[in-house]
Amino acid sequence: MRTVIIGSGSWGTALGQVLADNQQDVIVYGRNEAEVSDINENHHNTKYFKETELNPLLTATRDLSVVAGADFVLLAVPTIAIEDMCKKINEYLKPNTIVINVSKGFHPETNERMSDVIRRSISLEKLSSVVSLIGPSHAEEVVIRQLTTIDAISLKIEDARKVQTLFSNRYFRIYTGSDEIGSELGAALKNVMAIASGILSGLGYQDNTRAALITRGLQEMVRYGTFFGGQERTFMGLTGIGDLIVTCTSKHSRNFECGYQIGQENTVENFWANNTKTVEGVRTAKIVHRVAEKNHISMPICEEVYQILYNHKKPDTCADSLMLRDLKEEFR
Ligand SMILES: NC(=O)c1ccc[n+]([C@@H]2O[C@H](COP(=O)([O-])OP(=O)(O)OC[C@H]3O[C@@H](n4cnc5c(N)ncnc54)[C@H](O)[C@@H]3O)[C@@H](O)[C@H]2O)c1
Ligand SMILES: O=P(O)(O)OC[C@H](O)CO
Repeated sequence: MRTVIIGSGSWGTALGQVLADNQQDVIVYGRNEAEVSDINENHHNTKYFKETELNPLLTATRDLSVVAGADFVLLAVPTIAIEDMCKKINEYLKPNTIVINVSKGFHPETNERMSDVIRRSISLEKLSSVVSLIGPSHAEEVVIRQLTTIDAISLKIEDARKVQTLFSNRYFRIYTGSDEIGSELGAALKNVMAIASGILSGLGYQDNTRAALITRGLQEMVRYGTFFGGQERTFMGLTGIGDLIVTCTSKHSRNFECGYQIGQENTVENFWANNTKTVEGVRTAKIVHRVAEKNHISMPICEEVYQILYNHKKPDTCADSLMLRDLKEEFR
């Protein structure tokens, strides 16, 4: 069974190494010459992992036609690039390919979840199903083989099981599920909460505040996710509370880091001027604001993050906005 990973960034490389460790037939496609040659020639991906030695069985290419003949194609590019990438690979795919999504967020214009974007952009006969491989997992830790558990979620459960078998090993354990809506919404929304968590740390708030943020953030995720048909219990699992904890508390999280900078500087200006990293929660905050407003879903923490990012609200005024709002709203 052959797997092609699209994207030679941090997550594509780390997941490629999991498969190389499993002695699977795997290759990474990257558009970036430096990342591709670093993997092939030095067994490093220095830009993301500094000196970490990669499994020498992992190779990379800049030739997209490598997708031809793959049984599994894993898309490890940011959410904004998913539709375009699906359209590009479509001509090469063989019938019944399992496409694995690892991106956490929404289509920037249509607000669709990633599985819906992929199904819309790839020809029906070429797609067996979409499997979302998501959960609490920083690439920086997977690449050094820290024990990690994540979910393989698909509407076609036998495909989720195939992905589970492909990736599972002694340091990477995969659970399966079929609640695509709940899982993908949890994984997307936790990025906004991680920005909020970074902001509060940057402002100097400590553990009580983070516990409040994680707990109340989870309530918002459940409210939003169940409104769109996700199951409440999914949010108690790896793609909900699991991913929320790891992203709201980790120095590896780019969403947390983004928030931390904004909190410390008490302004969003420098972040907008200088950021070059993949910080999915920034776009997600905008989409959640748009969708929640339209559907009257109460999302107070997400709304503060949106106001800071897009309306230049001062971060140090947000605590009062949240803590002093009408208590009658708090029924649980
Ligand atoms: N890094 C992690 O720990 C991690 C863990 C779980 C999920 N994810 C998710 O994986 C997705 C990818 O993130 P990442 O962390 O690998 O990002 P990254 O910034 O480390 O790498 C992204 C890669 O995609 C490539 N890319 C960007 N735009 C592209 C385009 N338009 N066409 C082709 N290639 C393009 C870049 O060159 C780079 O190689 C995100 O949605 C992220 O939320 C990341
Ligand atoms: O670095 P972040 O904030 O994109 O988080 C990476 C993963 O989603 C953590 O599970």
